Amino acid sequence: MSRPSVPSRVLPELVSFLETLAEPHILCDREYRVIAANAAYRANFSTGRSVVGRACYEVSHHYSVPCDQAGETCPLARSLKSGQRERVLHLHHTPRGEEYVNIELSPVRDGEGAIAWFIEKMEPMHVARGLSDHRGLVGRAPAFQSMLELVARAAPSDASILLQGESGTGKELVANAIHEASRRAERPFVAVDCSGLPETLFESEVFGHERGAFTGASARKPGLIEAASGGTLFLDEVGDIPLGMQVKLLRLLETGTYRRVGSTELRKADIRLVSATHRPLKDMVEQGQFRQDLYYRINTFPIRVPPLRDRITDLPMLVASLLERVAPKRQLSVTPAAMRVLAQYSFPGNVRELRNVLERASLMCDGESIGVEHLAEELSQEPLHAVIGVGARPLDLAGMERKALQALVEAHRGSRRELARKLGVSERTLYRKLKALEA
Ligand SMILES: Nc1ncnc2c1ncn2[C@@H]1O[C@H](COP(=O)(O)OP(=O)(O)OP(=O)(O)O)[C@@H](O)[C@H]1O
Repeated sequence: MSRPSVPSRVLPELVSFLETLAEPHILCDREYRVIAANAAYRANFSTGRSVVGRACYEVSHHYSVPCDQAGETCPLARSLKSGQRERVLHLHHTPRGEEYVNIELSPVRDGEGAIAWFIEKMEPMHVARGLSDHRGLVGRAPAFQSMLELVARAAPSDASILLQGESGTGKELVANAIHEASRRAERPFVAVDCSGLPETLFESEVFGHERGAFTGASARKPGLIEAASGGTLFLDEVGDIPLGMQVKLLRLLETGTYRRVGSTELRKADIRLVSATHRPLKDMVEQGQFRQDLYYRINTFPIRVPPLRDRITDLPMLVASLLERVAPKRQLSVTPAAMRVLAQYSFPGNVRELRNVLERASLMCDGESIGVEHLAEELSQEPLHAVIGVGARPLDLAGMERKALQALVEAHRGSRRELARKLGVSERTLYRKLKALEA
């Protein structure tokens, strides 16, 4: 393929300019070939073998074709089409394993105005991992990656973010990741649980109060806005904020100022707001339960946090990561059969429920291998093939039934009657089958 004509003297200057930059940068041509990599890139991403002359998709992804042909977004292809700078979040192979990397790709034009080269800036996103890790957000399913891309885009700005997602999906962890990836990362992250806080308490907690402002206010107390100064204020369950308080919050967001309870002094707030809710805020606005003006203020940048069932391919990685968190001193793992049971379960309580299930299983399990028998009974109300295992060594029909029944009985914690109902057989039939098991 022919390369557009570029004045040859541009290139060495461009390369030596990149060399001076503190962030990892590479220079590519239109055919995805790496022309140069700066010192910061070599220090962060080099695996020993030079990347110059190799294709970017081969270096970063170990692909044999460009990313867009491998089902991913390719910033280079996007930039060629749009003619402007493009940003994407990719999972890259690095000397530390696969890492999320923020890529900013800028086209460089030749004397005739045609795109000739691309400068790629790469910034590792440390708040999330595509591998099992004992802390932070883990995941690599498409739904998770799309969410993370929005996090990477919005985090550096001061825009108010609204996280919407079911309970236990990790909204607080995402809020924390936004803070960590922002320029406020060195300052505090302060979380407020707005559910169940009566109006007066909410006001004095968030805005602070003067001594004697109300009965029991024996000392002056700074509010959480002050505690979060320079950092991020996270309002969890924002849909639960009483209507009276919503006005005060709106005023704070509109003017950037507030007053402590019992004080006339106007104070300046320096916070970035991240809110979260599992409630349908838009419907609440229509029903008059949430102020529309406040809704627009807190929802400058909405991010949906996906439920676990929409990212079930992340299950093995989440299991490994959560086991490290719930039992750091043990080397726990889950048997393939138990993993199948988990994968069939719908997890209405999402990652938090998975964590609880694993914590309980770790207590039930004396060894290092968590089996079906260590899982709570409700998880086993699943199709029998999940318990028996598809592709397992051939069994006769009676043998399969025996095995499935055995697993269910061991995992079941309720009455025989409930178990019979679950299996769709009469209590007498179940009794007969259990007798046969004992035989
Ligand atoms: N992607 C993830 N990787 C690792 N752990 C996760 C992930 N998502 C959630 N968790 C874990 O799941 C639990 C619940 O997360 P979190 O409290 O952030 O959920 P939430 O959506 O804020 O819940 P709620 O709506 O009930 O407040 C935590 O223990 C958290 O560490």
